[in-house]
Amino acid sequence: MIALRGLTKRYGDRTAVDGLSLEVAAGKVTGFLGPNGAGKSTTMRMIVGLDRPSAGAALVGGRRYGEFRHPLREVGALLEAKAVHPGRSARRHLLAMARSNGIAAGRVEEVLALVGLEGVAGKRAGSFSLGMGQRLGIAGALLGDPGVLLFDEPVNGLDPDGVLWVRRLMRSLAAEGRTVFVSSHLMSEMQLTADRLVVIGRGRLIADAPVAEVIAASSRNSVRVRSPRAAELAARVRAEAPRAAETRGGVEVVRVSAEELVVTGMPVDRVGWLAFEAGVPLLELSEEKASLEEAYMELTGASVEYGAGAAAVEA
Ligand SMILES: Nc1ncnc2c1ncn2[C@@H]1O[C@H](COP(=O)(O)OP(=O)(O)OP(=O)(O)O)[C@@H](O)[C@H]1O
Repeated sequence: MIALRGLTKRYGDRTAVDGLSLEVAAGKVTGFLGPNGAGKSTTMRMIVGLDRPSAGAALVGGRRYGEFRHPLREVGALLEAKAVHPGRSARRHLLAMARSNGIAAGRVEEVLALVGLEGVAGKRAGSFSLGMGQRLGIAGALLGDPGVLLFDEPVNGLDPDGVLWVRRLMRSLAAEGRTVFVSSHLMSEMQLTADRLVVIGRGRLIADAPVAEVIAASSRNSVRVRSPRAAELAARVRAEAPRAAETRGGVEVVRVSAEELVVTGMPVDRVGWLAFEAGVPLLELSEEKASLEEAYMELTGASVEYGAGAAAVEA
């Protein structure tokens, strides 16, 4: 388990990470999301001791990274811009890592096979493609068979086969009871891979919840209804709207065509019951869930720093 306690990082007068407190549980894939510059990489770097917190702490299994005698056996990490000597072969790079952490040399061959690099293990890492480099980084993270794994943009540069492979790997690592904390900008991929999400913006926590909950909270969820008496049903739904207390943004009914309505802000069950109570026949009643991408955009809209138009707002 990873625990962040008031974790803060300042660079001069800029606060990159601002009092983050949360726990990343074992046995789950937790997606780490946020706009560019939100502080994801800085947070991950502090967890693995590459950056010192200005305040607060990042703990792995209750301890700071610096306290571990063999850190690679506790926490494995694939971070962006990983330092691999370009003249070294993949095998030699991993052997050096293994030696410094008391890991048996035989484990190097195991992880090379696991990531599919056994055929090129003798080649200079500097000649690797972006995708091969990512695989080597993942091999390094897995080397010490750690219980906690951090991956910063792991599918970066991977082809569709590679993306699928990473998804399966994350899921299986979590199924083995490990803590898997993974950042990504690919929402559709996160929707498929993660159990929980931590969303940050400008260094602060915006959401920490199961993926399904993040999506359910989106005002973009809607209900499509087709009925020969659509106008009657629309009036009934509007009359009910003030009582639909479970919605944040209120209920909205849009008449798409003579027979068709789109209702937002009311659960599908409630729309079905209202139709039944009003004796209105239904030809179709379907729920259209927001995508994680839509839910994410809604959550982070106010904290996007480098988005189109953001500069104009700040100027
Ligand atoms: N070494 C540094 N010196 C000064 N500022 C830094 C440094 N590292 C990061 N920052 C700043 O801290 C903030 C957070 O950066 P960070 O790289 O952690 O964000 P991120 O969420 O990983 O972004 P991205 O999605 O673009 O990778 C940014 O404003 C960045 O400019």
